[in-house]
Amino acid sequence: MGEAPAFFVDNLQNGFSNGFGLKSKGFETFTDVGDKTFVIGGANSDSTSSVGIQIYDKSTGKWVIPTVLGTKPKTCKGHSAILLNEDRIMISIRGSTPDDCIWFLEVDTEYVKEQKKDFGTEVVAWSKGVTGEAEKPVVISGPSGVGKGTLINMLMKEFPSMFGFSVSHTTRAPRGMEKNGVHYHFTERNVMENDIKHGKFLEFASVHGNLYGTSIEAVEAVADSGKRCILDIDVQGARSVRASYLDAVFIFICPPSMRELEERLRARGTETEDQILKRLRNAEAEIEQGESSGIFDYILYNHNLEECYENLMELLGLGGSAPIKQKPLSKINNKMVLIVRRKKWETRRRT
Ligand SMILES: Nc1ncnc2c1ncn2[C@@H]1O[C@H](COP(=O)(O)OP(=O)(O)OP(=O)(O)O)[C@@H](O)[C@H]1O
Ligand SMILES: Nc1nc2c(ncn2[C@@H]2O[C@H](COP(=O)(O)O)[C@@H](O)[C@H]2O)c(=O)[nH]1
Repeated sequence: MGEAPAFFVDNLQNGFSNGFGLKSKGFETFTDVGDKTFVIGGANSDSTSSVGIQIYDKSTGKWVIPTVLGTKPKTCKGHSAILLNEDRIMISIRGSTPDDCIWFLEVDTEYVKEQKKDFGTEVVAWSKGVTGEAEKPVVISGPSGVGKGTLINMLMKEFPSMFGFSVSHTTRAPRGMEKNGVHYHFTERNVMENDIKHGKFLEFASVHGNLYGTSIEAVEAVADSGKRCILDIDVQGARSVRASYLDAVFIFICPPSMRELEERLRARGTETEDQILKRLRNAEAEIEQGESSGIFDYILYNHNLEECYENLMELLGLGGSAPIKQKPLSKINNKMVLIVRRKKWETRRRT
């Protein structure tokens, strides 16, 4: 935990002038982060309000209203604020229930810095604190056809009360058996682009010619159900989540060979020839990044499905045959990475 806020005010009376020339509405906290003071709060006369945010920039002497991302606490009758790691403010809401009392406002995290560039404004991002023994979300990436969906389905079937799937949005057309709201939220590009602009997505990427993204709501819906969230997203998405506030476990699924990947994609029979070729072309770069970008905590080789599933269960602390600690660890980009069943990678360049 970092230091306490430089200036803490709570229970201010309506109309109190706080030295910033700001007309206080009460119940505000003032937290200094570098040159900026983040003013959080502002209650109405009935002493409940949504939690507003204003930033006082000491270097310019100006007030800024930031773009606010994420879901914020609904009402607040008073709160305390503590600065953590110089980049996020922990908010404890007074009079709230135990599972709704801790929130985080990211003010200078990598995620917020990225968003500032995109929005061209000051940006802050809310996230709800998870209390208790809730386990980290699981991000699963890998090239199209490697078996991510198959492995996730096996996991969800065997442990239905433990895992919840983060239902992504996509602009691609549904496949035969796919249901809207279950496999994906199928959406129009302009609608999704507008939602992205309004900060509704934790991450998004253009994948194989379509737009895909994880909405903040999708992840929160799983967290609210008390389950461990599983995200099936591409490598670009995994990179964005790494840079976000979401503290997750990152697993990359690798195929045994390009030939096997191609066979799986063809056997699935869900894509046209052109789409298969596009997915295979993209797979080579994805595998390269999956193996060497340092994004992933674990790399699993899906040669034999049952074996890969067992290794996945082990990683997630669900038992299995051999303890994961006895498996070989390699160092990639200064991070220890568990590599299960590494084979010499066979690349087959396409002309
Ligand atoms: N170890 C394996 N051996 C043989 N076939 C497999 C194996 N794992 C998965 N498959 C098969 O490969 C095909 C592709 O698997 P799946 O749809 O799960 O891939 P995916 O990674 O989710 O692809 P996408 O990213 O396009 O959604 C499926 O038909 C599946 O049954
Ligand atoms: N960045 C994101 N990638 C996503 C998301 N949901 C799915 N995906 C990835 O897209 C490809 C193709 O999926 P398909 O269903 O069309 O075969 C695959 O690699 C998925 O992992 C998302 O929300 N964000």
